[in-house]
Amino acid sequence: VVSIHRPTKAIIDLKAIKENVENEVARLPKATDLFAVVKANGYGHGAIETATAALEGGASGFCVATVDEGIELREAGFSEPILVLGIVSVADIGLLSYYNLSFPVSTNEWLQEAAAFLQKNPVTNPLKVHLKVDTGMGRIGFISNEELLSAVKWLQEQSLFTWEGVFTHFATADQADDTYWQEQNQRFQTALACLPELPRYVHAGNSATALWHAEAVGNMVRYGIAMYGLNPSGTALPETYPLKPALSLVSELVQVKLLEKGAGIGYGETYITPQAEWIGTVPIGYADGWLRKMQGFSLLVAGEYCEIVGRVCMDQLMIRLPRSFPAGTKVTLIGEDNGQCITMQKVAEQLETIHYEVACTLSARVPREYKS
Ligand SMILES: Cc1ncc(COP(=O)(O)O)c(CNc2conc2O)c1O
Repeated sequence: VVSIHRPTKAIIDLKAIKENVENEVARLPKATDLFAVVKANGYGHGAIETATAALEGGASGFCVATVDEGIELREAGFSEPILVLGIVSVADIGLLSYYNLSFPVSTNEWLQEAAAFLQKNPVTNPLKVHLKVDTGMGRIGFISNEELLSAVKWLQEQSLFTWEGVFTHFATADQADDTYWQEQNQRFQTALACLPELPRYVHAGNSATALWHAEAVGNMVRYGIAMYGLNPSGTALPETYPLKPALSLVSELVQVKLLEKGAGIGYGETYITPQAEWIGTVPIGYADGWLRKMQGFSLLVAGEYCEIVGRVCMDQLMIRLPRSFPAGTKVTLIGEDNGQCITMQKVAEQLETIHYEVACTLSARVPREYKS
């Protein structure tokens, strides 16, 4: 259940998303499309709202991870091209046709299985295939160019299939050392050179590729993390233009008290006040995706950093305050407050992870409030 009767909420700035897309569209080589990657509920930002803002910014299609995420967009009324990025079960290809969802194919076996399935389960709308080439991500994709070529030749003879795309995915586009990126890019170009023709979409890029490898081949970029205003490399590579972070996370103090020296805070009494201290309680915890490892991280109250003291609970946490504040005072967990800023990157560093994971693991209990 989304808990709206609680001051904790994520605020999504849709104008930032729109502008991040506009800025990228403006710098893309001409005739290169931008598909907004809105999988995982728009990296936790809200798929439908993000997709709407991305369209306004000039996106011409969407990428999702699963058939269901594609269906969600269609049922919300989006008619633009939608590419499912994950392998789809042959048993579900009726859905791909019905909802007009493009999808990846990475083996000839899948195509043969699909042909057999279609014998008994004919579809009306053509099945739009993007052939995936594994150039070094080691996840999904054709490994040999021979296999890729035989898939192309087979598709060219089919009436129920449209060969709509060929693509690959880079594993190190967000790193300063581009050695492996160059190897993958070369493999992709070699694969393309083997093909008798090219389909409507040739695409290789995620945000990092679009930002730092403009030389990548293709006529479409799959733009995810940078659309949300987050630097794909974390802090490893400079942003080529200012990315506007879209998500902030706020709450309020629900109780403030002065505790004497020696008072235990939180489960396991892992914090004992070394002196009399003002302690505030904030209604957010690990069930909201604000994980226990955030103990020791500081939140912003009236522009001052206040350390999370004691263990983060399932639904609440406690912070040390510099002085008394009234209950209801705003607490900023991610975002700007009185000239200070807590970035999602900082949260990721505390968790020894990446900001993608922080964004995606904000739980459904946290309401998303949209401003444009
Ligand atoms: C095939 C594919 N294309 C594009 C993107 C967008 O990447 P970006 O958000 O860096 O622009 C992803 C993101 N996939 C993942 C991001 O983190 N883990 C992943 O599997 C992807 O898997």
